[in-house]
Amino acid sequence: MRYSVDGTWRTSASGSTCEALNPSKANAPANRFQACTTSEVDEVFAKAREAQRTWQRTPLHARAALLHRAATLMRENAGEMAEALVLEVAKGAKDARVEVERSADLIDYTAEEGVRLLGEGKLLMSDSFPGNDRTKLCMASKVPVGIILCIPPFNYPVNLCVSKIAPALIAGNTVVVKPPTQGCTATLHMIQCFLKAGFPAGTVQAVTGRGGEIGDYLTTHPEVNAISFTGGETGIRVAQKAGMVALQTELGGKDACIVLPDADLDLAAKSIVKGGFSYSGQRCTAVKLVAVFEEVADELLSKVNAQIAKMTVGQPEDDATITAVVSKSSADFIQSLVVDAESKGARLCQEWRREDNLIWPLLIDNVTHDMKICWEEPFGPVLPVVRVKSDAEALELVNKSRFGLQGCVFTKDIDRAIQMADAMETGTVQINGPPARGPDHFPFQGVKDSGIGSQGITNSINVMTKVKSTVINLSKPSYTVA
Ligand SMILES: NC(=O)C1=CN([C@@H]2O[C@H](COP(=O)(O)OP(=O)(O)OC[C@H]3O[C@@H](n4cnc5c(N)ncnc54)[C@H](OP(=O)(O)O)[C@@H]3O)[C@@H](O)[C@H]2O)C=CC1
Ligand SMILES: O=C(O)[C@H](O)COP(=O)(O)O
Repeated sequence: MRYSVDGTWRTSASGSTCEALNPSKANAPANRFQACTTSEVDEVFAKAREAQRTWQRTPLHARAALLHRAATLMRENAGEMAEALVLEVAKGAKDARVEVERSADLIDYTAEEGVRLLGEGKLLMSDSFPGNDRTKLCMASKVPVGIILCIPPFNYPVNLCVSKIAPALIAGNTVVVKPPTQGCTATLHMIQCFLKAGFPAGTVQAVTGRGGEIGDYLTTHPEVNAISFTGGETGIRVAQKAGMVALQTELGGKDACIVLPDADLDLAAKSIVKGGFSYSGQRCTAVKLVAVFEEVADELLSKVNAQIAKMTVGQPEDDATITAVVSKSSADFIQSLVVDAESKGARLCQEWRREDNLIWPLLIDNVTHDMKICWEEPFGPVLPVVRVKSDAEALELVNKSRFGLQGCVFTKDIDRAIQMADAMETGTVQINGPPARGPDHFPFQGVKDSGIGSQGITNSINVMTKVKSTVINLSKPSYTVA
């Protein structure tokens, strides 16, 4: 497939390509993409800069109209994007379609939010600050930051791309997208919807190539004004190298589910299963640790195990609950965590089973702090359980993690829930529900190694703008009168 520059699709002069594999067909070749050269990257940024000068002068309502048109085209072309998600990231067929439809909704909402949020500024008067009379009127407005480099991960290559580019575009920025290699085809189909919608040449472009090869060149490029990145450890290195640009990073998580003795165990079990095993655990917001009070642990685990027994394991085309994880290296890593835990005394509630990248769902009981799986995110369908005796012990487990994305607590005692939520060092706490980023307009953020800045539609628009003040200096004080 070709890369997108200046409103057209082009083959790279490099003569090289990179390849996405099919995770659910023993990593057989799936699709090939251009390995863009550094001079092609330079050209893309030059076009983005040129386009941005005009785009920022395009009326806000016109920018919004184009976004709505792109959303409509996304819905009309959902099939091809969904098929590509099934092929390259083994997402279940129904979930793949939901990802595209959710993305179209996100674009529409962003257009609506943008016209309100960016259509207003703030007027400040100088006489509210000591020593001043009313001789200065400050008009503060939101202006675009310029060119936003958008780097989404494999697991939501469409949704986590539009969640970056729609806020960027409504705010008058241009975007350069670096799609993930696995999931690249769906991202490029999505870009095509924006081009077909009529976004001017240079406003939306995509350069392709392995992140390990062109990533550093992109993230340290002098034309970049902001980076919106979602992914894993790579994001920490991106932040270290990026320099004086605005940063929005959403990285890994180790979301814990704390189950207190008075919890509704049916609800907790259902949420653990949904939170831990949807998309085979490959969500940043997946439940990645259960901390359950000793006295209800057996009952909770038997409910969870009963649901695991009913899960289907197989092909994404058949909408199996559990499908292959994204790569062989990911499956190997998951296996290494299980082996380490078992060798240190953890109890596997199901038999360990793996075929290529396909790993059968597994609950691991009696996990202790010396096991890697207690701290690492498997990003797969294996879920560790730690039995705890007190709120303090559960909180220690959550707060010792280097991650701080989300967490959840199950209890009928709202006072205790709030005490726990306030004490958890995470960007979001869910009370009586599994961790989740959506609905997409909710603020979404991590602390510690889980990220910098906040997402969610409104917050992303704010990250992708800067404040401009224009001050009118009067020759004599003037006061508004009734
Ligand atoms: N907090 C959140 O919202 C989310 C977090 N995640 C986290 O992401 C991880 C899994 O996603 P995964 O895609 O494997 O994450 P990676 O960090 O490996 O990759 C994310 C993106 O970065 C690109 N990339 C790779 N190297 C570089 C580089 N040097 N410079 C710039 N970009 C680069 C990748 O391209 P390429 O594919 O070509 O290597 C991909 O597009 C998990 O740890 C998960 O927790 C995932 C989703 C959401
Ligand atoms: O990248 C992820 O893993 C997503 O942010 C998860 O989104 P969701 O919690 O809404 O499924």
